[in-house]
Amino acid sequence: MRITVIGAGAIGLLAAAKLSSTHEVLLLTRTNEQAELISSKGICLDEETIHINAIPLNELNTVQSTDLYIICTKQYDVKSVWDKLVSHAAAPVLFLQNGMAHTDMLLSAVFDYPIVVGSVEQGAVRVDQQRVLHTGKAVIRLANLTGNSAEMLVQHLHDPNFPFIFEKDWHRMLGRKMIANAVINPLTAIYRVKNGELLDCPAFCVIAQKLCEEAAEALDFEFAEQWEYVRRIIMATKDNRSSMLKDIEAGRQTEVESISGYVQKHARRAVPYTDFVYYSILGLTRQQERTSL
Ligand SMILES: NC(=O)C1=CN([C@@H]2O[C@H](COP(=O)(O)OP(=O)(O)OC[C@H]3O[C@@H](n4cnc5c(N)ncnc54)[C@H](OP(=O)(O)O)[C@@H]3O)[C@@H](O)[C@H]2O)C=CC1
Ligand SMILES: CC(C)(CO)C(=O)C(=O)O
Repeated sequence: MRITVIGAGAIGLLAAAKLSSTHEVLLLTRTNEQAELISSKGICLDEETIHINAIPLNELNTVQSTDLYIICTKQYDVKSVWDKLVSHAAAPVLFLQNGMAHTDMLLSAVFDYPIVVGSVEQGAVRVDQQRVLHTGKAVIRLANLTGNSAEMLVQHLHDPNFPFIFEKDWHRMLGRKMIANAVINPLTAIYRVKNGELLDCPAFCVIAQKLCEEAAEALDFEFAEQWEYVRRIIMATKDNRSSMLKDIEAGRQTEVESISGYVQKHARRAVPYTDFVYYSILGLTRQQERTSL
């Protein structure tokens, strides 16, 4: 397949490098500098160098034809990329974000190509503009948001070294991961602890359960089953510092809007614990921005 990957961060570099072993991949970056660097030096994935063509997104009009677009930006950059892509795309578009705010945006828009959403269980860390570490080897799950392309895409993209799995229900697939993020990410960022501490400390665990209860109810998930899933994720990632904790510490914007913000938006009752963590993360982001001035 001819695949256009948009966003050359951790997941974009990983996906472009892995998929290029069997597909023709073009990588669209935010800046000219990164595109030039990748086109001349390639992507360094762990110890391996992979040659990839890259151009900046503002040259999207020069992309002749592609069989699939994959959007690998953070949630808060999806809209600006989508605004550029929406009138240009003539092929399925796959979104690989945590959180669910993009689904509301996409379901209210009008266009005539299929939208596929993905849940990334792989782990990757970008070292610099062209180097990435594959830190967690797992799978990417795909489901149809609109249209019917996901199953066919899984068949084309799946590789034992970079596996894809088809899921029938996009809301279940994204929802269960998002609920885990709605519990783990803000709490670890506020308390400044590793994921495992949320189960090790009984007091933190009480708050984690309250957040899980609110999010599960907002999304119509069964609490006990969802809490078991959240516990499994916490145990499997007990030594991790969550992405939100890292973002807060680095003074970067977080994805709280598309995680806790999505729970708030879809709740049919008051969600006081979610409100508390949502506003706490916004406050911490602002505080961090001010101290880094
Ligand atoms: N990393 C991981 O292990 C995992 C990540 N995810 C999810 O995957 C998504 C991507 O995460 P991740 O790769 O870590 O994030 P990164 O911040 O590493 O990468 C995002 C990339 O998007 C680029 N970008 C932003 N705006 C544009 C634009 N207008 N045009 C082109 N490129 C743009 C950024 O460019 P620039 O650097 O120039 O600003 C950056 O390279 C997130 O939703 C995250 O939650 C899910 C599971 C695991
Ligand atoms: C699963 C978890 C919580 C792992 O740290 C994650 O997805 C994140 O940090 O964003």
